[in-house]
Amino acid sequence: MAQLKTILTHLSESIFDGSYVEKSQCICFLIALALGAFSILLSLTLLLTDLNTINMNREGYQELLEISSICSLYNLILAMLGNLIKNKDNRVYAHACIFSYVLINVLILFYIGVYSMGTGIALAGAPIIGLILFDRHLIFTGLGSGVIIFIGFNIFLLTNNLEYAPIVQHQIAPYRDPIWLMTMLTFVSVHLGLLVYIGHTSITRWKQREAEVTFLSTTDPLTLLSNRRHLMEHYHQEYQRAIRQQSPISIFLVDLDHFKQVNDTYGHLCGDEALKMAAKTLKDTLRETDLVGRYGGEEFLVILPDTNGRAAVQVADRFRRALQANPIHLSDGHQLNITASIGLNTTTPKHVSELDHFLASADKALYEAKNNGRNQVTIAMESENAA
Ligand SMILES: Nc1nc2c(ncn2[C@@H]2O[C@H](COP(=O)(O)OP(=O)(O)OP(=O)(O)O)[C@@H](O)[C@H]2O)c(=O)[nH]1
Repeated sequence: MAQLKTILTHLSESIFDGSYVEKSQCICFLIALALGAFSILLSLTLLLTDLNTINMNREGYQELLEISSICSLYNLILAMLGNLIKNKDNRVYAHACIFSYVLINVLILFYIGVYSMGTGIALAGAPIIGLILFDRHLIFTGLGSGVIIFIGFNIFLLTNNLEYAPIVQHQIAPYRDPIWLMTMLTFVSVHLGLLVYIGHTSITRWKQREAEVTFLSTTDPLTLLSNRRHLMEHYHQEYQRAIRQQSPISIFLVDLDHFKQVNDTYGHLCGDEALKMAAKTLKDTLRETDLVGRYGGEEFLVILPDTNGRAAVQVADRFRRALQANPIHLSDGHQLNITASIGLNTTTPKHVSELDHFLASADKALYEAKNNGRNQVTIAMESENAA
């Protein structure tokens, strides 16, 4: 059981992440399995069913059994041949496998006389699988060879050189024919299953990658807070929302004190630790609806939507005290005390054109906090009812 799981995991990984040769080997192996199962079902049918009662030709069945067994074996050998190929990006091998895939599908479906939905799925399946797993050249091989083989069979059929569906003695309604149903089930379900699985996995991976890309493009890698671009997008959105709702908005800019000294004394790695810890303290201080991001090197911007000046000062000062009260424990046993200066501004905005000025006033207040001795919250001159 565990071994089967390992094989399936290996197959599933190879079919997506393997080289061209590995992917082609997987397809050959799956076809070999499907045809092997089909051959077993055919043998059982020949053993257990009286074909005369369902108007089927015994010789035709035996021929089909031979063809499907040979094709299964051929695919197994083709899959194993892949192991001998040194250049795992060998396209010739991949083209040969796709061609075999189409040829075998069309051949068997033609033989059985289900030259309809099943053939359609086989023909469509090859290029779709090619599209997802390989590149457009292989899709052309799949599609092109499918169409050429299809036309070839029809020419032989029209010139009476080939008998269509030799296993059928007298055509009966397909839905009443257990063999026809079994064949459809085997072929269609294998193709559909493969297509659904590949489609599902592709979409899942696509979503995961999109989430990763979004995360990478919006997050500061050191502190895991929003990066400046993402933060400014939020700032614009929240400012505009405040204009629409005529609600107050507060912001504060945080700058760690004497940070150059921290870097110079303890090294950059320790400086990074201090930044992470300040970011964590900020996050822990804020509500879910508040936004915080890294604005610059050792500067953070906090946006407090729907928050008046008085409440904003409380939040900013709570953070300042929490940072001061939590020293960083360095690996060499030292403790590092970090403080921050904060410039705060509050408004009930009227027009979006004031957005930059509002932020600049918070920056000015931060500058004052630094000049007045650091480790304090300074409120911008024009700030609304923050006292
Ligand atoms: N370790 C580390 N340091 C950084 C990072 N980004 C910026 N800095 C450092 O932060 C320091 C900021 O120094 P200054 O702007 O002179 O200000 P300060 O020393 O904090 O002094 P005041 O702000 O006036 O209290 C510089 O030494 C930068 O190299 C970072 O990602 N990691």
